[in-house]
Amino acid sequence: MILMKDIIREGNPTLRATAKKVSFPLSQEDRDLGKKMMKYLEVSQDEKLAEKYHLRAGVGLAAPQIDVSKRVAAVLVPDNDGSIVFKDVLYNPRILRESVKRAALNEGEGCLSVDRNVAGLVIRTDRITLEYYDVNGERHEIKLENYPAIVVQHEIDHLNGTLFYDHIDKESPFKLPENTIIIE
Ligand SMILES: CNC(=O)c1cccc(C)c1Nc1nc(N2CCN(c3ccccc3Cl)CC2)nc(N2CSC[C@H]2C(=O)NC)n1
Ligand code: NI
Repeated sequence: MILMKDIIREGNPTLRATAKKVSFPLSQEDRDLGKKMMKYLEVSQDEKLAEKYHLRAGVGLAAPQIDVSKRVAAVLVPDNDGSIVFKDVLYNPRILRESVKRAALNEGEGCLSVDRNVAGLVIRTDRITLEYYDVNGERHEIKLENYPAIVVQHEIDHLNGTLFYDHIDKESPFKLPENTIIIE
């Protein structure tokens, strides 16, 4: 089971590397990788279990964050009534289209690999068309918007060695650019 000690932090070069694509059919190792990343998210979102295992809660986790430089990311986005908005392990995810409209989480972003609060609006695309392959090698092409779109962009950033605060305007971190909406 992945624990916080397995999650690499800022300064580890793997976080700034470009991760490699996986090939299909997936090796058992790559299947297991996706499974244990999703398991981390599920456990981290369960208050009792998160406390028991001292896990920081997350809705996304990318393989480079556990020092595996492969293009794999797990995403588990619940909505506030506990049902699931989006859940899947993304293999070789790729953003095919981005809306002109931008979006940012009102409260900024957190990252399991960043042990500090970096305040500021993380300006992202509001709507994306995402291509990815699932554990069975099936191709998916889906549209996401708002929170799930933000999360997927954050995780794909990890595959390209980008961290959320790279998108914060240093001079005026809370400036809201035009055609940018705030997501509560
Ligand atoms: C600096 N201000 C902030 O962090 C911040 C501050 C307030 C609100 C938000 C919304 C913020 N922002 C933010 N909050 C989250 N969580 C909210 C709590 N939640 C969660 C917590 C407990 C149980 C179940 C769950 Cl679900 C887990 C996820 N997650 C991300 N990100 C950025 S995209 C990838 C994603 C990620 O998983 N990061 C580890 N950002
Ligand atoms: Ni992150």
